Amino acid sequence: MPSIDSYTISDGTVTGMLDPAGLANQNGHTVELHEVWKSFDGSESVLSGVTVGFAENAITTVLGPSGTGKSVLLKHIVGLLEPDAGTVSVFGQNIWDVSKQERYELRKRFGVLFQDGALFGSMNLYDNVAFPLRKHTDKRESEIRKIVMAHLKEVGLEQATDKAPNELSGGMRKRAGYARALVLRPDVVLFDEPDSGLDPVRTKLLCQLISEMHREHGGTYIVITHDIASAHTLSDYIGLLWRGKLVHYGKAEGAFASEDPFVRQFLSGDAAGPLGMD
Ligand SMILES: Nc1ncnc2c1ncn2[C@@H]1O[C@H](COP(=O)(O)OP(=O)(O)OP(=O)(O)O)[C@@H](O)[C@H]1O
Repeated sequence: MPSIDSYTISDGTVTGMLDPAGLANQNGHTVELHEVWKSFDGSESVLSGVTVGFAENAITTVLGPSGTGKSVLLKHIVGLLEPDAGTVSVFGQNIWDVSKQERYELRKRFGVLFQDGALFGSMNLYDNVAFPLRKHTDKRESEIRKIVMAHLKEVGLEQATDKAPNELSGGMRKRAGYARALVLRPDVVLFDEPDSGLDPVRTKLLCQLISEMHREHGGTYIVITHDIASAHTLSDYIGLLWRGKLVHYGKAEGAFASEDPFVRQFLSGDAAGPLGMD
């Protein structure tokens, strides 16, 4: 199969892609979605046939306007939502074709950074980051300590081990959530709007940290955001989700240089163009 760098769907026309399913089936990606459909309570579809194979060992940013289904997409990838139709495969397995226990085991290979870091309020920072190691491994406390402190150091929080989550700033909570997401050495890391609630400087610093740590640790990173500046800093690949469809997927340089009016409007944030309020 020829290599496919990117595709764009504008006005129902697909450009730059020979086989709409090809991108997902190209190399047997770690995370693949094929024709995923989802609606809630019989209302209009939130996801309308999303097909994508996320680039391996790269950071893909999925951008899209508010309410377009980005978080719903992420919840499908991590197995928190089941598609009405279509398949979600991770590590080559359809996650809804396996037992609950197997799905649980697959999930352990994911790290997820939720919007607020999703820290346990009753535990200090150290115990929050140690939690996945204590729950999912039989490592000794001395070994756990080494891993936790190494990760807290990487995110610049080694001095804050005793703090409770409510004593941390929003940026610190996100960095702590990121450290916790990495301690089990996940193959896939998912980020739900890592930039939400942060000022532009802290957003930039967090994005730089994510890029540096990705260079260090590798893995398939999928970042959900509507912040174009974050996408600029982070992305190797960009997906654009609009009206429940992934209307563009390709290398970041190509997306930012694209002449396609839809992609251009999206990435420049222009009010004028084919995208409307809906
Ligand atoms: N559990 C649910 N039940 C019913 N509707 C839902 C549910 N989850 C999401 N939706 C609906 O799906 C649509 C997409 O929501 P989603 O949170 O994925 O948007 P988003 O693109 O992540 O938006 P934002 O950028 O504002 O976070 C919204 O209309 C939302 O109300």
